[in-house]
Amino acid sequence: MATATASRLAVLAPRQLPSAAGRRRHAPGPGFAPPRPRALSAAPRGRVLCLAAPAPAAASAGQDRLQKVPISNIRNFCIIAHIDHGKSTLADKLLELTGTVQKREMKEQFLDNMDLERERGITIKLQAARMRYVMNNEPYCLNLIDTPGHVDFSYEVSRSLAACEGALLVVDASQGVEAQTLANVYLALENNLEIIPVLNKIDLPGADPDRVAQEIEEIIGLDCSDAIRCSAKEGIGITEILDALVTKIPPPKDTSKDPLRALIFDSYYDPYRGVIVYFRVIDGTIKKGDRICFMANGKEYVADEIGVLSPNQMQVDELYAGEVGYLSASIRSVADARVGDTITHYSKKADHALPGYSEATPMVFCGLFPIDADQFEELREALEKLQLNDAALKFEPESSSAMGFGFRCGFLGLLHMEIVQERLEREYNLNLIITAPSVVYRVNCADGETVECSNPSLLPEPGKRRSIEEPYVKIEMLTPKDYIGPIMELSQDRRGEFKEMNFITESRAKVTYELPLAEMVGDFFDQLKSRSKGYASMEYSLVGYRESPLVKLDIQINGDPVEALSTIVHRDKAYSVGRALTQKLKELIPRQMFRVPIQACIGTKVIASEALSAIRKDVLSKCYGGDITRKKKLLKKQAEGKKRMKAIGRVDVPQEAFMAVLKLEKEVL
Ligand SMILES: Nc1nc2c(ncn2[C@@H]2O[C@H](COP(=O)(O)OP(=O)(O)OP(=O)(O)O)[C@@H](O)[C@H]2O)c(=O)[nH]1
Repeated sequence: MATATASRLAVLAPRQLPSAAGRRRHAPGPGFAPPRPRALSAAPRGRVLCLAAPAPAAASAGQDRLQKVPISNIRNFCIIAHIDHGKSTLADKLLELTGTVQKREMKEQFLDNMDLERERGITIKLQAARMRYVMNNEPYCLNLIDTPGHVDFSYEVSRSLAACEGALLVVDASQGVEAQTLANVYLALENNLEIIPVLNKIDLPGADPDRVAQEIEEIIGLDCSDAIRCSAKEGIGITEILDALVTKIPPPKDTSKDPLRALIFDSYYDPYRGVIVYFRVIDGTIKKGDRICFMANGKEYVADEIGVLSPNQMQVDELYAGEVGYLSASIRSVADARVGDTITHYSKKADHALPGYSEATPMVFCGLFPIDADQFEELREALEKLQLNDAALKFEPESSSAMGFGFRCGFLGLLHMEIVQERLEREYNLNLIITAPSVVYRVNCADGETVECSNPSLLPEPGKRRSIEEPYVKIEMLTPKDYIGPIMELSQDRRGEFKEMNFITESRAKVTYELPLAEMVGDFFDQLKSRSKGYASMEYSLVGYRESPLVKLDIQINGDPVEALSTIVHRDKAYSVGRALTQKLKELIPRQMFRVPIQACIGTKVIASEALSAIRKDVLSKCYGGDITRKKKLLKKQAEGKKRMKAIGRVDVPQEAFMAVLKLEKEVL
């Protein structure tokens, strides 16, 4: 049985990154006709699961899973792992082996059912599945709650962990413990979960499960003497995992007599039914038709439909303490049923909400502008639709002389940003210009006021501000010892403050730095990977705001300021960034018929300057030989034409130029 040393817990402060995933989910995959409910028989109160008859099509597969199971036979668990260590593949195999999803219905990575996720091979949202497993002739109900695998969504991970009693800790037996393994395992320990170590990918020639088991014992302090060796891909060790879930994870406590408290661990917007809320009943009982209330925002609804996830939705009459299910109550936006919130009864409210709720706070902002100005309204509609399903997405209109009308949007992190952008372009057919992402600065103004600024072009004038604070993150990097040097160099270059370094094994170290979030937004992760030949991994959490000597760097193209290219940089880096940025823009902006100066300025002072030379037509080509005065006249006419063009000419700045600020980091450093 897994145990943890108390000292390990102290190593990581509770995650402060207030992140929550946008719930983006498609309707249940093909092969899953929505279940038609029939007469639902109420289960006796107390220690049993409810009963329901599913639609005939789903009946054979579903009925078993809806059978009565005493609470002592329920196990709620999740899978935690570093990215790519095989969490989704293992989840698929568990679903397959328990007959929850028939093999013919099985698409690879069933739980990752969003196209984008499938393409990128990453999990960005949660989903749950109820499985039936018979061990020693005793039927068990295993509720798997899937967790997202990216740091942007760590708040969601923590909420899904809070809905479980145990976790499978999946570690790639060829790679060993990575930064995210650690971060997730500490989150699980904070939630008092029973942890079952699983060494995956033993089929790989490079797998060394013994070494990795030892590594887990040394680094995390988990007893790995009976760690399960498995290959999710080949289906090896899956039965052992199912047995361990039953024998090692404790059943939920029977508190069905208490006032209702159910923890929301996911929600998504269904255009026909409104928001579907996924929850775990912690205390009490919830019935179809109950008047419920969300404790964080006090809003009340009637639960029109409740059910279980198998993994398609199947209606039931009642859900008891310990169970996992869904409800729909004509809720209009996921923002009203936020992950982490507590559901209670309107007439018999619980005294306290469940702990751990936090609002989604966007960390990264960028401007989104339609290339075609006519698409502005379409962009607004698309953002509104996405927001229905993504409580963390924030946006407000923004206009700029260079870019026209668009929106300033806030995201949890870079992955969240990329996903939203990609969905806008793919699903809504919008052509967008996206400005470089910025973090949220806090400006202490001379008049004593503090304003938050997520748009560099809106930074108060130097005379009006006393100081600027920027968000800092603690970043923990795990790396083989050979790459410690390059990684420290990278962190130092990004204004990192060294905190500590521990050798977690003989050959691997954990290096901790604190650095400005703005230095991490951009290519930090890519750089970390390239400098460590792909071996290092990282994890970060917000540590708060700190004052820094920052200045606003403006860009003028052809004498016009382009607000969307303004950035906030550290004073010491301003000159090198300005120089590199003007050079980069010179490469990226196409030459015009007239000369275009590109300048970087701080206030009114120009600190770097480049110029695009004009495309010149050889107006003298036809004057073969000929009179000098005629040639002069032609050249003069050409010069006048160019002057006029320059005055009225508009320089179209291509999309790459707006991302130039990010790309030039490497050249500046
Ligand atoms: N050889 C081998 N490959 C595996 C095994 N399990 C998973 N993989 C492969 O590892 C890759 C990552 O697996 P996923 O299941 O997507 O990993 P994940 O942890 O869910 O990743 P995220 O969703 O990004 O968190 C895929 O290419 C899988 O096919 C295994 O047991 N053996």
